[in-house]
Amino acid sequence: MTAADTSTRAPELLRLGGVTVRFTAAGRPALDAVDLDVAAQEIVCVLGPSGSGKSTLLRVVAGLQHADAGQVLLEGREQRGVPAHRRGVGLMFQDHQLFPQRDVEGNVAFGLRMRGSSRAERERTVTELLDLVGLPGAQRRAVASLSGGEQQRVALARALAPRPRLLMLDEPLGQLDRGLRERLVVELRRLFRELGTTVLAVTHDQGEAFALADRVVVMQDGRIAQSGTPLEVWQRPASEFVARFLGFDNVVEATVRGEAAATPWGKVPVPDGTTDGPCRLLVRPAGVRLTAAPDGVPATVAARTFRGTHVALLLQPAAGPQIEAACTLRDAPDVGERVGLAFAAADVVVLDGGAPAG
Ligand SMILES: Nc1ncnc2c1ncn2[C@@H]1O[C@H](COP(=O)(O)OP(=O)(O)OP(=O)(O)O)[C@@H](O)[C@H]1O
Repeated sequence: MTAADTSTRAPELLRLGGVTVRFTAAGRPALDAVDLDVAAQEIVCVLGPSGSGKSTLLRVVAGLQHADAGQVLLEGREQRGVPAHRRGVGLMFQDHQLFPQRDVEGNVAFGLRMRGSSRAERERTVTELLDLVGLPGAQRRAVASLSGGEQQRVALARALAPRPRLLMLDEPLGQLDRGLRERLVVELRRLFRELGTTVLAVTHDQGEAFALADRVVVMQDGRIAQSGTPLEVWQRPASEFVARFLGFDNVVEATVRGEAAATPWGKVPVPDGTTDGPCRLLVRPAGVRLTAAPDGVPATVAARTFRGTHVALLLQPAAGPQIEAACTLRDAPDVGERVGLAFAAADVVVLDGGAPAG
């Protein structure tokens, strides 16, 4: 494909077409004919289990990994043969490796110095970026004196300093504790919006991806299993793999007939327009309602886990696998209590094997 072929389309900044990477002659490729577009100023998070090809994808775009087939286009230009340092992409890796012998300013200004920027320009950019990442006035601090979160911010400022057209982050908040990660991810999103940065980030933490991204791409064995907004992927996981990866375990065999499906748990209502026939069915925990014991599907509370905002219940119905439900702390029954279950069609998702009609 040439630059002209892509000029009629939306101004995607990055386009991958059929990108394949094989580390061994036999077995499945690490990346298997991956197609992916990232629009200018879009924040895309690639999510997937260990070994699904996330890092390899970043490395191919960065020019650190050769692709056996397919194309990488940046602003319409094929990147084959373009060395990493000429691609205009910024990289921030998991182990953000700051230079320990340089102070904060020395670290942040590194890329600018390499580019031959003037001292005044470097100082201005460093001041601006340290303000942006919430470390104003930290220029002279030694890297070793910074907390993990502060170091992460310095690494981010360093990656942003040369104003890359595409910023790639590999597990950007991987090393940090949960609270700090949740705070930083909100700040990062605001920062990228403010700067209009295009971002391709890789993480295995779905919470991080959903909070950061405009679009989430779920990888499975070197292929894209699903791509969509966080809400779309959350509400309509495309396959059992994606559903389970997101932590949804209420998945059963089902046969749809009309407005309900026959499942090992009994009849479960399905969304309007669902095609009749066999399928795998997901019931999101939010769609499992507790009723008084004589009504609904009889079940016993097997476990309850306090999750902060709600209580996660594990329920054992009379037949079929255990079911997860979510309820408020006030309403949560005790372990061993007998309850009834009802299912809400709005939280029922037909997975691969049957799709809603139309
Ligand atoms: N340099 C390499 N040589 C051989 N195999 C490799 C190499 N790099 C990656 N692989 C293999 O390619 C596949 C994809 O690896 P990759 O690191 O891209 O996955 P990942 O999704 O980033 O995993 P993680 O979340 O564990 O970092 C894995 O099976 C991995 O073992």
